[in-house]
Amino acid sequence: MDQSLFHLLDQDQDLFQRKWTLVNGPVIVGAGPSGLATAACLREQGVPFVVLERAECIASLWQKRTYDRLKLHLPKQFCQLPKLPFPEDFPEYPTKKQFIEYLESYANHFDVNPKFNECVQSASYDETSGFWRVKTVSNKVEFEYICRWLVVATGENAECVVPNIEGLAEFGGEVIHACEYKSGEKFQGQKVLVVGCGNSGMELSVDLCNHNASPSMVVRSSVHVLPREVFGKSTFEIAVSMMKWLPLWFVDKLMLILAWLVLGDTEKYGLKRPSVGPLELKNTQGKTPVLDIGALEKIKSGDINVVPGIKRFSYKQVELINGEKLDIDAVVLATGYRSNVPSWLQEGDFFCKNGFPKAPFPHGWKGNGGLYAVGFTRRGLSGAASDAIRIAQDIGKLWNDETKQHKKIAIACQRRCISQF
Ligand SMILES: Cc1cc2nc3c(=O)[nH]c(=O)nc-3n(C[C@H](O)[C@H](O)[C@H](O)COP(=O)(O)OP(=O)(O)OC[C@H]3O[C@@H](n4cnc5c(N)ncnc54)[C@H](O)[C@@H]3O)c2cc1C
Ligand SMILES: NC(=O)C1=CN([C@@H]2O[C@H](COP(=O)(O)OP(=O)(O)OC[C@H]3O[C@@H](n4cnc5c(N)ncnc54)[C@H](OP(=O)(O)O)[C@@H]3O)[C@@H](O)[C@H]2O)C=CC1
Ligand SMILES: O=C(O)C(=O)Cc1c[nH]c2ccccc12
Repeated sequence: MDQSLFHLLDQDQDLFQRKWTLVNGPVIVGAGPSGLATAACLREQGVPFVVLERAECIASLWQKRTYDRLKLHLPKQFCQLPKLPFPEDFPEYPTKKQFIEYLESYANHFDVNPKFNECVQSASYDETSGFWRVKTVSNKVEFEYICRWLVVATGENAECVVPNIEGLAEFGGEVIHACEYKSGEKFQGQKVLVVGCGNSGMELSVDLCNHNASPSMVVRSSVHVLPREVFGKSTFEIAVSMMKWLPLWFVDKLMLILAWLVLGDTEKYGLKRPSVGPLELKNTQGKTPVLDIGALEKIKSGDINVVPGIKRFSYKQVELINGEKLDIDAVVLATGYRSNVPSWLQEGDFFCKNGFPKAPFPHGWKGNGGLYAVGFTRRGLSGAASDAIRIAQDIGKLWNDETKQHKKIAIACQRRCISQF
C-alpha cells in the first residue's frame, strides 16, 4: 500500500467502522450525461474509475424529474456526448425517451456501471497524503472511497429551487415543483398558477392548455423569448455560426432583430426583455433564453394568462403585486434549480458558494489537488461534452505517469528482494 495512505488510516479510527475502497483512478460523482461522458472518455484511454450515483438509475434528472412532453430544445448535433453520435434515425430534436435510450446505450457501450443508490455526503482532500476521501451513504451503510482524483459531475440542476413565498403554506391546494410535473392530465378543468417563465414555466403552461387546464404564468421580472427556428433553421445553430465571425454583443443584437421579425413585440404581452442580450445573459448569469415551442402563440391568444409577481398566497387564492386577486386550484413552481456541491464538497478554493466553479469559462474544469468539474459551464450538453474530453485527457496523462512510476518501484523492489536471497 502507498505509504501516505497509512497516514490517512492512522488519523481516522472511523475508517475502520466504514467499508472503504482504495480506487485506482478517479471517482466521478454523478451518473448524468456529464459523469457518463467523462467515464466514457476515461474508458477509451484505459483509465479505471468509479462512478457514484445517488439515484437507482443513470441520468436521474431526465428519467425522474422531467415532464412527459419534454424534447431536447437544441438540435441533436449540440446534445450528443463524445465518441458516440446519436443514431441516424433520431429526429432533429430527440424526445426525452429517445435521449434516455441513447444514454443507456452509451453507458453500455463504454461499460460504465455506476454504483447506484450511493449519495455522496462529503468529499475532502488530505494535503499530507494527496488523496481524496469520498464518503457515501447507501441504505444507512456508510462507505468511503479513497482516490487521487475527484470529478464533480452532480450538475447545475441537482436540487429544485422552492421559494419561500408568503402564505404558501396556507394555500390549501396542490403545490408541486416543475420537477414533479409529468403531464397536465390531472389538472384538467383547473386554474393553475405557474410560477416562473423560463423554458420549464413556458412548456408546462403549453402542456396545461393542451389538457384543458387554464394556466396563469407569473413573470416577475423579464425574459428573452427567441423562436426555436427561423425559416426552418435552428436559432441556436445560427447564433453558433455567427459567433465564429462576429462579437457576442453583435450576435445578440441580430438575435433580437430576428426574434422581433418572427415573434413581434413580446413586451406587449407582459414579457419584458432583460436589458442584457440573450447570449450575454446566458454566459454571465446562466439564465437560459426561452426557445419558443408554442407558448407565445398561446399567450397571444389568451390561453396562457401572463401575470406579474406574487405578493402572497391565501386559501385557494393568490394576490399579485398589482393588487389583483386570482382564484386558483393548484400551483406549479417552475422556479428553477441549483447546484448542490457546497453541501458535500469540503473545499473553498475552486467552487463558489453558489456551487459553480469560481474561474470563468474556459478555466473552470480543473482545480488543485486532482479536483475536476464537468458540466458547470452553463453551456448545456455540448459544454459538458467538451469538459469531459479535457478532463479525461488530463487524468489519463497523470494516471499513466503514476502507473509507470509504480511499476518501476515494484520492479525495483522485486529486484532488491531477489538480490537479497
Ligand atoms: C428540463 C430540462 C431540459 C434540458 N434540456 C436541455 C437540452 O435540450 N439541451 C441541453 O444542452 N441541455 C439541456 N438541459 C440542461 C441539463 O443540465 C443537461 O441536459 C444535462 O442533464 C446536464 O447533465 P449533468 O450530468 O451535468 O447533470 P444531471 O443530468 O443533473 O446529472 C447529475 C447526476 O448527479 C447525481 N447526483 C447529484 N448529487 C449527488 C450526490 N451528492 N451523490 C451522488 N450523485 C449525485 C444526480 O442524481 C444526477 O443523476 C436541460 C435541463 C433541464 C432541467
Ligand atoms: N426543452 C428543453 O430543453 C428544456 C430545457 N430546460 C432547461 O432547464 C434549465 C432550468 O429551466 P427552468 O426550470 O425554466 O428554470 P430557470 O432558472 O430558467 O427559470 C426560473 C424562473 O422562475 C422564476 N422565479 C424564481 N423564483 C421566483 C419567485 N419567487 N417568484 C416568481 N418567479 C420566480 C425566475 O424569474 P427571475 O428571472 O425573475 O428570477 C425564472 O423565470 C434551463 O437551462 C432550461 O433551458 C427547461 C425546460 C425545457
Ligand atoms: O437548455 C439548456 O439549459 C441549455 O443550457 C442549452 C443551452 C446552452 N446554451 C444555450 C443558449 C441558448 C439557449 C439554450 C442553451
